[in-house]
Amino acid sequence: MSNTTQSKNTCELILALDIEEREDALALLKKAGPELKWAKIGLQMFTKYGPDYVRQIADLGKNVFLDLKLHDIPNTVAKAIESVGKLPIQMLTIHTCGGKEMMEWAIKAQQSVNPELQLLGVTVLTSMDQNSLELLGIKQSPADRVAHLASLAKDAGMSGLVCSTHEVKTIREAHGDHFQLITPGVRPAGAEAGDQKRIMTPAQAREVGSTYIVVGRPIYGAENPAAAVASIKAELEA
Ligand SMILES: O=C(O)c1cc(=O)[nH]c(=O)n1[C@@H]1O[C@H](COP(=O)(O)O)[C@@H](O)[C@H]1O
Repeated sequence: MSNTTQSKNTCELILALDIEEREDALALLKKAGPELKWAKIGLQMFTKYGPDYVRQIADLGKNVFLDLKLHDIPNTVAKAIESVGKLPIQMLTIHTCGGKEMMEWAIKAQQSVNPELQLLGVTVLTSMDQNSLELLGIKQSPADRVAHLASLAKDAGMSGLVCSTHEVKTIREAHGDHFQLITPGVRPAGAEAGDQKRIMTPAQAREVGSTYIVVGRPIYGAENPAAAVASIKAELEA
């Protein structure tokens, strides 16, 4: 058995800050305390508050995952990475379905601007299932599609992926520890799934071999978000 499937993988929590107001997000991060090491800034807050907000979160001592899911022609993606790569961020997303050439240009830009930055290739969104793929004219199952995109990403030189917890085992079997695997679509037992379709609990995510889990609504929508963070961290460390 590969060591990636043992129950004692380390798996870290990333809090998705998909929150309307910057002040509320900052207050939440302060309440969550130093045991929360990672915050994800996505399209909602980046389009509203921009680069200064990224610096503000980094100044709080958090590692920043900037989730822009870049997907365009290779030159445009590379130029965007040269621009945001100068920010104090540790992770940045691009879409693997932008293709091999786009990923290669993205890596080249990342290497030139910020060699420490972890580029992550988004595979099949966790809000999608077999039916969503069929509507796009894609005949593969989500698992086969993710496996295909993972191999393409590896060929392009990528070392990090965003996928659902359901595909982690297959990716680990095919590629060992090559990829950092970041898995959204994680729900503590009893929490609302919302628009997420391929989900697991934090403990299950760690067990299958996720490197990081991304959790948003079950934390910032909780009555006591700091307690929700503590409870998910405890589940990951049990
Ligand atoms: O790239 C991502 O982070 C991402 C990829 C994916 O396939 N699914 C997905 O939900 N996400 C992000 O993960 C977060 C999940 O938030 P919650 O569903 O509220 O826990 C959101 O910020 C999404 O943008």
